[in-house]
Amino acid sequence: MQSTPAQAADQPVISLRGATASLGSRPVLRGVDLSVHRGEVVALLGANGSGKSTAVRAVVGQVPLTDGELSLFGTDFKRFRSWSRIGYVPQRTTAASGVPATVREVVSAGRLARSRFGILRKADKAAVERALALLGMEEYASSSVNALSGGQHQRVLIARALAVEPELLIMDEPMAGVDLANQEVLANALREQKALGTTLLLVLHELGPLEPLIDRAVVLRDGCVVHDGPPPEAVGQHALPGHDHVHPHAAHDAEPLRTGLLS
Ligand SMILES: Nc1ncnc2c1ncn2[C@@H]1O[C@H](COP(=O)(O)OP(=O)(O)OP(=O)(O)O)[C@@H](O)[C@H]1O
Repeated sequence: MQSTPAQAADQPVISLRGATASLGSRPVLRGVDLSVHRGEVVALLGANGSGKSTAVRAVVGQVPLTDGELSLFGTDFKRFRSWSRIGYVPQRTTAASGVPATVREVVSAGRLARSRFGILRKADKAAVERALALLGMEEYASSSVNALSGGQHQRVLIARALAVEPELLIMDEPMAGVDLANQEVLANALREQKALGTTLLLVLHELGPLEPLIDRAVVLRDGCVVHDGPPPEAVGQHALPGHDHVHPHAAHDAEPLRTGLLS
């Protein structure tokens, strides 16, 4: 049944119920429940291969569910069409396509999805400049994306998603390949998004500078949710629970640090 606009406003922005999905012949999601409510910042955590990327790819329709239910903004996935309400930054891709384009052009391309008739008006251009500034990319705005470092690419892709001014922003490991100083820049950008009421679903390996922003953590293990609640404590700068983690300076025979939930 279709919700009325008032009912839809009360419903989770993301509601995934009993979701199962396979990649090849491998079952990767095995009954995942994940709800994200309006204005929440949710971290999706788990060891390598636990199914985090697959879960967010299922949410944006890139991986079909074999069972279970998905609704977005209170609308069943099959009827959902309002993709401009959602920004998605996939894991480790590049902003370069081989086609010469400047940073500003790539960020503007994100905004086109929201503009009328593919024409960028004053408000669209302002959103592009704001996103560039938020990610500290103004000085690169006229540079070719083919000449950027990996971390700079990542910031361009995030700026492109922010330029859309989405109500829901989904990011798969946004901090990957971003140096510490720019992690702070990114954390500030996301803090601003949160203050504006944007709903955020972030796949993370460690909370790092994003820790103060996180309202709730959902932890996956082998395609199942094993924790849904406050972020596990004392995860600090280390990988989260269960992420086997050996320090480079640890003794040879040291046991990997296992902090419980995910191991
Ligand atoms: N194209 C594919 N075909 C078959 N199996 C795949 C494919 N892509 C991923 N997998 C497997 O699915 C499982 C879940 O992968 P996924 O990328 O969702 O995990 P993740 O939790 O995001 O891991 P990471 O932290 O390493 O990014 C892994 O075991 C992975 O090997």
